[in-house]
Amino acid sequence: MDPELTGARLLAGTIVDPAGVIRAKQVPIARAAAFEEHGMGASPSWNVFCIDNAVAFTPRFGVVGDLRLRVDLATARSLGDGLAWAPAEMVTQDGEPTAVCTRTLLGRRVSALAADGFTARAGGEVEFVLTEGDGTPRHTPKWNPYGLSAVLDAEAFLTDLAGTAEAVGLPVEQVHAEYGDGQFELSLSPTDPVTAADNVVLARILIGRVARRHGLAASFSPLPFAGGSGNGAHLHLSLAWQGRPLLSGGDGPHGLTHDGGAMIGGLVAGLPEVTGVLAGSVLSAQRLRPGQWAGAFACWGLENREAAVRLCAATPGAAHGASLEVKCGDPSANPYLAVAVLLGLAHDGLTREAALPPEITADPATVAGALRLPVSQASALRALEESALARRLLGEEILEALLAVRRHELDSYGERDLATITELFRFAWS
Ligand SMILES: NC(=O)CC[C@H](N)C(=O)O
Repeated sequence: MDPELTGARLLAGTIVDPAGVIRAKQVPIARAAAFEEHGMGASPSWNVFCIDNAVAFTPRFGVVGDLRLRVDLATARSLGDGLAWAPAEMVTQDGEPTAVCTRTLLGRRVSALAADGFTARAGGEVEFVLTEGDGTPRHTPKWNPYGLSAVLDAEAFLTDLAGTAEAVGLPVEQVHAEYGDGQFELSLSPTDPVTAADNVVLARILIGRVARRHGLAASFSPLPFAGGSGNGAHLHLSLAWQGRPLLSGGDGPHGLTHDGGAMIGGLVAGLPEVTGVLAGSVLSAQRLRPGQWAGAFACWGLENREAAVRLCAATPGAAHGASLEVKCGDPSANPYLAVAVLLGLAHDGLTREAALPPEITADPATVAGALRLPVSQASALRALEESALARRLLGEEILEALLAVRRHELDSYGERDLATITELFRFAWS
């Protein structure tokens, strides 16, 4: 038995589905080796489960057929109290990779970058709103953003979370109180892209687990309460070519290299086409608005918190120097897909030597001609469906599943009032 699994009794192997929901199969720990060797069965319809538990069947994803969820025990770890966790991949019954597995897709993107000499690093920011266990707002009379009072109010939860993260090896860089009542953000250290997405999943599991232990609940909805603050899922990205950072040490603006400019050019040009991947849920457009630090404009700028792409100066010890914070995504996105499409856009910019777009040095809402990302779920999905680039980056299978589940949300709930849908889906991604 792997020493990491000592004391564990049940092993959960997780995937994230195209709707952004973490799904799992569990085995008693004695069957961990079988979970790795043969995997556990899962219907192809796992890819078209919707946030309201409907199934958006498509020609490819129906009731017939079987896939296997397979874990890599080298990544498994005990979470304490008898539960262990490992990220899973979806393979065929013969153990071959599948085009619908989002973790596999991300691994392939990392390999494609490596084949051109690039290494990537990524790190997620995880925002959530803490509620009472029954989902009602917490009584937090003294809430203020970055306020210590908010931290003291949730101190037992936060210290328990920090201890659990440390014990489990989740690299937390910092935690702070955010703008919304009950809202916190936890930022994760940069690492290789697949581990970065795994870490986002693990962070959500730990946050949910510690919250339950304290009689609370954590919402990862893009908009937990109508009129409240949205939850973002910002991602920090950096690339190096043959060990040399793209975003630092160059002779372009702010030390960007020529390739760093092309990376930004690829991202800024492509974001409108992949907003349906990064922020495509029925609640996402309600968060992705100006004035929310949500990155609602397709532009970039040094430390510009309203731009979808914020160039962040290097912090001491950062392996790749400066990084890009892509702000427009939210927690309804599958983190493997989110990282994969962003690296895909960066790679596309590098391949076609995209020009660095003009920098936006003010709030883009005040800049004439600044381009908003799609302002509705319908327009985000239309742009995604029409994008040849998105089709190439995601593949037909994932695109079909993603559009099916999001169109179900749009058709079933797109006309409903915000108070109703925020309540209905407050814990859909928890
Ligand atoms: N401090 C912040 O960056 C806030 C982010 C914001 N909550 C979002 O939805 O993206």
